[in-house]
Amino acid sequence: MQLKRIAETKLPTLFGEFSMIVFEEKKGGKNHIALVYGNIKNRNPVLSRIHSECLSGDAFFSLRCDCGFQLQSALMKIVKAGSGILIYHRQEGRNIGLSNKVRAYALQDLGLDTVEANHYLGFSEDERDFTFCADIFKLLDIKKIRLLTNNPLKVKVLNRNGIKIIERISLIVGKNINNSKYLNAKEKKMGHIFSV
Ligand SMILES: Nc1nc2c(ncn2[C@@H]2O[C@H](COP(=O)(O)OP(=O)(O)OP(=O)(O)O)[C@@H](O)[C@H]2O)c(=O)[nH]1
Ligand SMILES: [Zn+2]
Repeated sequence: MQLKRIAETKLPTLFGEFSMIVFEEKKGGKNHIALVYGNIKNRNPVLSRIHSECLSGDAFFSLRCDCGFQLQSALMKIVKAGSGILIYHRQEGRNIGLSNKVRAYALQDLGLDTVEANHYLGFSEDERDFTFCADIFKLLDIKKIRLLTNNPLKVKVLNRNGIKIIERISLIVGKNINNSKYLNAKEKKMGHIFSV
């Protein structure tokens, strides 16, 4: 177990009242968050979303990606379902960090795609480690989930790490003229599924 549960509070939001639970990496001390809605113990498999941190999309309403739209949509779907979990996975920019993501954006403005830009900066296309998310589910005593995602890698890594994905549910929102090239590259090069 790479994480420990360290703090918890009620979090009323525009969409409903969640419990906000903070987890800390035992090595390095980085935080990840779970927003839990309703009674997750009574509902197995639990409707879940793993949202990777995206400051520009989550806080600044960026149209360069679909993150802000997905965050809002996932919270609304969880509330509508009556219970669920959103993990806020603090690995900004597919885990290259904010400054490098901004550099990658600048490279994309020069013609590289999102994968080429990561490679140009010396990173793999996706540096994220979803095993932290598997640990959060385990600490919440959840073993089976329905996962909102278009990314088959998340399904694979969680299944391999003891969390059974009973169903993958597409989360296709926020396509626009600014992110169409980015979303196309994710589909063609990273295997994301944009058909329901
Ligand atoms: N390195 C890099 N990271 C990006 C870029 N655009 C968005 N991100 C980051 O990508 C992460 C979101 O990943 P996505 O690929 O959109 O989606 P996903 O979480 O893999 O898959 P879904 O579950 O289908 O949303 C966030 O951490 C964003 O900060 C980019 O051009 N370069
Ligand atoms: Zn984003």
